[in-house]
Amino acid sequence: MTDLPGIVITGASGRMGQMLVKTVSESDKARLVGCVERAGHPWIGQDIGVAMGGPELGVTVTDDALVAFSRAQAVIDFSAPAATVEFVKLAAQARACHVIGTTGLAPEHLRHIELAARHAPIVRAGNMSLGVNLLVQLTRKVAAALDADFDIEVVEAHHRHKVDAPSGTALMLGEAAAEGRGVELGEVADRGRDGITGARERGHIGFSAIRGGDIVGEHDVIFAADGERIVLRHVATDRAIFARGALKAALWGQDRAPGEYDMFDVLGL
Ligand SMILES: NC(=O)C1=CN([C@@H]2O[C@H](COP(=O)(O)OP(=O)(O)OC[C@H]3O[C@@H](n4cnc5c(N)ncnc54)[C@H](O)[C@@H]3O)[C@@H](O)[C@H]2O)C=CC1
Ligand SMILES: O=C(O)C1=N[C@H](C(=O)O)C[C@H](O)C1
Repeated sequence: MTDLPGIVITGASGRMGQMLVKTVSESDKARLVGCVERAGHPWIGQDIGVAMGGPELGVTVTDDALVAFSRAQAVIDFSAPAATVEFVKLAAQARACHVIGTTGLAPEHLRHIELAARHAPIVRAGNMSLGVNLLVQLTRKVAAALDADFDIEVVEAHHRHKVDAPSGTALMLGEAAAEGRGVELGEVADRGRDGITGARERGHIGFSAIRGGDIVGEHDVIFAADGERIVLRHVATDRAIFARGALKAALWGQDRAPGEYDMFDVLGL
């Protein structure tokens, strides 16, 4: 058992953190060796299993990420952008694979990730589920097959606690649509329409975000033309799909050469 790859979960008390603790601790392919939370969090010093309201798992929640990472082959990180840029340096220092699910990363955050990837493998995706990664590929293909008579709109819905918009997945879908069309997303993205916006511009890609209740994550890519409409849709009903994808990425990435990878690499898509 002890030669199974060791995994550390950051943001362990979060919605995804707890799902990841469950997924990794129940896996027969990996073992949970660490759980990290922010300094001052009430779970620091407690056994993670007990803190989650279940049996002991033998892993104490810590705020010392470097010590935790140095015992691991991989770190799975679904936390927050400011935390992720700190973790990416520490994971590289520990030469552990860093699986990043955190979304809402700005260009300056991505720069830190790029630098760290010189020293350790990093797998990053705004969505780690198989279904969404397939949907991204389909979106690219459909966008390449259609011309700008089809207006592309990405609509996403998430729970009331989500802090970033558009979602990381919506941005992946928008990037794929732009790539299929042979345009730069930055030049055609319409984000956050409000007021007298003027008519829609031909060739633009629109984004809309719904926030409410406990919606796990829903994404539509709409190709709307005169007289017809194609809708590509993914509906997540269980966060386990993201955790399973992240664990797969950690197992895939642990022995890789330093560099930046994504879920297409992991899933062979
Ligand atoms: N790529 C994917 O497949 C998915 C990505 N996500 C993304 O994962 C992130 C987390 O989502 P949720 O779990 O819903 O959020 P959450 O708010 O429930 O959990 C975030 C956790 O990170 C912890 N944290 C924040 N700063 C920290 C620090 N400096 N050190 C250690 N821990 C720290 C918080 O205390 C919290 O427990 C978001 O960016 C979300 O968009 C969520 C689901 C799937
Ligand atoms: O915050 C979430 O919950 C999710 N975030 C990811 C995103 O921003 O796309 C993935 C999933 O949709 C859930």
